Amino acid sequence: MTSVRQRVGVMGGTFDPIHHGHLVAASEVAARFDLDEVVFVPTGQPSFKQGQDVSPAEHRYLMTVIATASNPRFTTSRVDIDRPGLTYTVDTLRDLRDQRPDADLFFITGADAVEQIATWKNAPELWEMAHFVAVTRPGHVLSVAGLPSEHVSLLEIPALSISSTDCRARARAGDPVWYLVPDGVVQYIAKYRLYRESAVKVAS
Ligand SMILES: Nc1ncnc2c1ncn2[C@@H]1O[C@H](COP(=O)(O)OP(=O)(O)OP(=O)(O)O)[C@@H](O)[C@H]1O
Ligand SMILES: O=C(O)c1ccc[n+]([C@@H]2O[C@H](COP(=O)([O-])O)[C@@H](O)[C@H]2O)c1
Repeated sequence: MTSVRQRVGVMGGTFDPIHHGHLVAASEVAARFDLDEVVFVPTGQPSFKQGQDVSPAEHRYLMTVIATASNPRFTTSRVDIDRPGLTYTVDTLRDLRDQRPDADLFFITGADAVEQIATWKNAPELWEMAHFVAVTRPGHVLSVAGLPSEHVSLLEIPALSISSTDCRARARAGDPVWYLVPDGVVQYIAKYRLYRESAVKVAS
């Protein structure tokens, strides 16, 4: 009997916090590419955000679990936050491939991230490990010039002008983040006073 290969999306991000832009991107790619599952993978220590003040991984992981819980096709993985050292996509894809040997992987990125891929660690190897889907994002030109066209697809998605940077600034200023992030994430941010001086620590 031949086994049917699963089609699995991989949505990597710092998710500090996860917002509706991330969720719409994953949902649109899942629909257009007929994906069985989308795995959200919060980064451990993001290599490109060194020196920036990133929230503890457990907070980012738990917000991602809350945001994805209601969608039966969405899951959240700890592979990046449980791996010591800086996070690189080549390691993310290796770990997911080991966990799901019967899956074809589709790595989802926004327009801002995709133009950097050629600079990512082991970039030539990445093209063999997953198909890349680059989605539109307000404020960024979607350009895949210089990337191998057979390994990258472009997808226009509903424009949500939301960024984690803006959500953090709003929370810090006491402004609402309702409807920018899922309700449970609004409540999580308030409960742990995230993005404020007095943020509550969680055990890692
Ligand atoms: N509004 C959006 N529309 C489409 N893609 C998005 C959007 N926001 C983020 N993405 C994509 O989601 C992935 C993870 O993004 P990330 O967690 O860094 O969020 P961010 O909003 O860009 O954060 P920050 O503002 O802190 O840089 C990246 O590939 C990014 O391009
Ligand atoms: O592998 C790399 O060199 C690399 C460099 C920068 C970003 N990435 C990945 O790109 C995804 C989005 O990252 P970010 O920092 O925009 O949230 C996330 O999965 C990162 O691990 C990967």
